[in-house]
Amino acid sequence: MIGRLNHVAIAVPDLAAASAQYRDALGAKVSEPVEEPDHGVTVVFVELPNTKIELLEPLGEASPIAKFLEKSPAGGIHHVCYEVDDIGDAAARLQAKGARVLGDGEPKIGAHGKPVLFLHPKDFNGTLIELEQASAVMAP
Ligand SMILES: CC[C@@H](C(=O)O)C(=O)SCCNC(=O)CCNC(=O)[C@H](O)C(C)(C)COP(=O)(O)OP(=O)(O)OC[C@H]1O[C@@H](n2cnc3c(N)ncnc32)[C@H](O)[C@@H]1OP(=O)(O)O
Ligand SMILES: [Co+2]
Repeated sequence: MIGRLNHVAIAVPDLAAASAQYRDALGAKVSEPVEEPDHGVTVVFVELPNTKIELLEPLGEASPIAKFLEKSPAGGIHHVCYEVDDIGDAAARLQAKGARVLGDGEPKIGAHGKPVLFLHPKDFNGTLIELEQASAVMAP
């Protein structure tokens, strides 16, 4: 069901410093920061030849990455994002197998303008999984 690895996300305490490090020390192509208030994060994408790294900084008081950074103040790998063809079908199949879809269970529009949802890390080997639909258009 899952397809390409879309991105690996790293939560960071200082997005400007992390962006500069990826650009200047690692020589990567780094985007400008974008605020995502619906997701409680500010995001920078690092483009690699085969995938992307998503650098995340908390935005607002209810950021879903705040507790993570309290536990790991230096930052750390926060989630992996896999592409799926049909996010509604993927969610239904996973829920039927007992996996917890986070939030209200409905996809939100993610950083690439496509539907995304998250699966509880306790159901997937301690790893938070984001699913992103490969196409921006939701199935009826
Ligand atoms: C920019 C948009 C989008 C994109 O398009 O790419 C994004 O990527 S947005 C990214 C941020 N959004 C999210 O993370 C949404 C989903 N996350 C959540 O709903 C919550 O963060 C959570 C995963 C349910 C965690 O809840 P929280 O209240 O923050 O923490 P807890 O301490 O209660 O966590 C419970 C339990 O799970 C462990 N945990 C938490 N986060 C992670 C993680 N990222 N990876 C692995 N494990 C995680 C946490 O340690 C707790 O375990 P115990 O201590 O053993 O109970
Ligand atoms: Co993400």
